[in-house]
Amino acid sequence: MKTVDEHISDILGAVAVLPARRLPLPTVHGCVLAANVRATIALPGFDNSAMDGYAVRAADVATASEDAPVRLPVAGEIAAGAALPPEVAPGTAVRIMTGAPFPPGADTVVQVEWTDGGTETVAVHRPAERGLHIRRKGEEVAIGDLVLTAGTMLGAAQIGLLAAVNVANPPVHPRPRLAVLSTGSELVDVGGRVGPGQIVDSNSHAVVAAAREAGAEARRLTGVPDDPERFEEALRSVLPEVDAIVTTGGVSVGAHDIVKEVLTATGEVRFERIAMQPGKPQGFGVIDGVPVFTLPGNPVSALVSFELFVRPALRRMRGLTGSGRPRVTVTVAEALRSPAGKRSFPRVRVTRGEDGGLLAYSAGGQGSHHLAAAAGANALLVVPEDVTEVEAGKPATAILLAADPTDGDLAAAVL
Ligand SMILES: Nc1nc2c(c(=O)[nH]1)N[C@H]1C(S)=C(S)[C@@H](COP(=O)(O)OP(=O)(O)OC[C@H]3O[C@@H](n4cnc5c(N)ncnc54)[C@H](O)[C@@H]3O)O[C@H]1N2
Ligand code: MOO
Repeated sequence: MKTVDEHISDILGAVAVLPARRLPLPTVHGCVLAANVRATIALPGFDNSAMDGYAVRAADVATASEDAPVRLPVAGEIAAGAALPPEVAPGTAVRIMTGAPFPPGADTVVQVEWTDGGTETVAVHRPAERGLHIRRKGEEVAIGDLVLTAGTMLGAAQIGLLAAVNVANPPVHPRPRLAVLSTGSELVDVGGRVGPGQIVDSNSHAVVAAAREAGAEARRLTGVPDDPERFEEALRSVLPEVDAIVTTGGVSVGAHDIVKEVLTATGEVRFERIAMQPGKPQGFGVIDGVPVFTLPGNPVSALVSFELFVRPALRRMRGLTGSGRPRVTVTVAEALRSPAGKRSFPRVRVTRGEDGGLLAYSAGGQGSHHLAAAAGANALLVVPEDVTEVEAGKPATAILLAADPTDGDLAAAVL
C-alpha cells in the first residue's frame, strides 16, 4: 500500500498555484496577495489633527493654567474634509476636528477638554507643547513605500490598508472553484423523503463546507445519476468552469462503484490503496488540467481524506503552504487501538487538563460511518503505522481542526 506521505507529495506535485488576477477589493478577503504593493499615496495623506480642539501656537498658550486661562479669539473652524484650512494668525485659535487638515500658522492642538469649548473666544486651561496631536503627512507610509508583500494573507487589517492606499483591484491568487459530486443510487437530497435502503447525501454538504473552510468557492453538482456515461458527461461538462473536482463514493470494489469504473477506463485517475484508516481507497488524477480527487463514500473517510489530501492542495492553489492546521502534542486520555501497518486518525476532543497540558479523549465511535462522533471532535489524533496500541497517559500528535491560524506564533499561542 502507498503511504499517506507519498500520496500527499504526489498530489502536491501535480497541483499548481492559481495564476494571479486583479480582483475587486470587496472579493479578496482571505486571498493571498500575488505581488508586492507599493503606496501611491501617503498615510496620513496630509498633516491633520488627532483630536477635536483648537489649532493654536504653543507660545500663545504657554502660560495657560486653571487659575489663569489664556483667552484667544476663535477665528474659524476646520472640519474633516475641508480642502484649504485658513492660516492661524498669532494670538488666535481655530476650532479643528479630528481628521481635519492642520492649518498653517498653528503648531499645536489644544484638545477641547482643556478649554471651555468656546466658539467666539476660547479659554485655554493648560499649555500644549508644539506638535501635540498633529498627525504628519507620510508619518507611517510614504509614497513608494512597500505596504504589503507578495504572499500576505489578506485579513481585515490588510484589506483596510489596501483600501487606505486606494488599491481597488489588488493582484491576488483567486480562491479555487471546486465542484463536489456525490454518487450512489442510495442517496436522497437533504429534505427529501428517505425511503427504505436510502440515506441522505451528507457527504456533498460536508465536503462543500470543508472546502469553504479551506478557502475555496465550492458548489454541489446535483442530479448526477448513477450511470457511468451520464456521470462522465456531468464531470466533463463542469471541467471548464472549475479549478478542482471532488467526488465521494464509488471507489472501492463494489459492483456499482462507477466513479472508479469510469475514471479507470479513461486512465486519467489513479486508484490506489493508501495505508491509512479511515480513507484507504483513494483516487487522484488531473483531467484537462483540473485536479480530480475521488474520495471514499464513508462519511468520516471522506472528511478525513479531504483534510489530509484536498485541503493542502486547495491551499497550494491559493498560494499558501501546508495544511494551516496546528499540530500539537497531547496526552492520550483513554487507551486506543490502531490497525497494524496503517496510519490512523482517531477523532478526538482535545481539552486542557488541570496541569495545563492537553488531553485527547475519544470523540465516540471510530468507525468510518460514525459521523456523529466526528461532529463532536475538534482534532484528529495521528497514530503512526507501526503503533497498534496507544496506552492512556502516553503522548501523541493531534491535528487541531477548530483553529486555522496562518501565523505559527499565533498557532502556538491559541492553545
Ligand atoms: N470488499 C471491500 N469492501 C470495501 C472495502 C474493501 O477494501 N473491500 N473498503 C471499504 C472502505 S475502507 C471504504 S472507505 C468504502 C469506500 O466505499 P466507496 O467509496 O465505494 O463508497 P460507497 O460504496 O459508495 O459508499 C460507502 C458508504 O458510504 C455511504 N455513502 C456514500 N456516499 C454517501 C454520501 N454522499 N453521503 C452519505 N453517505 C454516503 C454509503 O451509503 C456506504 O454506506 O468501501 C468499503 N468497502
Ligand atoms: O478506508 Mo475506509 O475509509 O476505512 O472506511
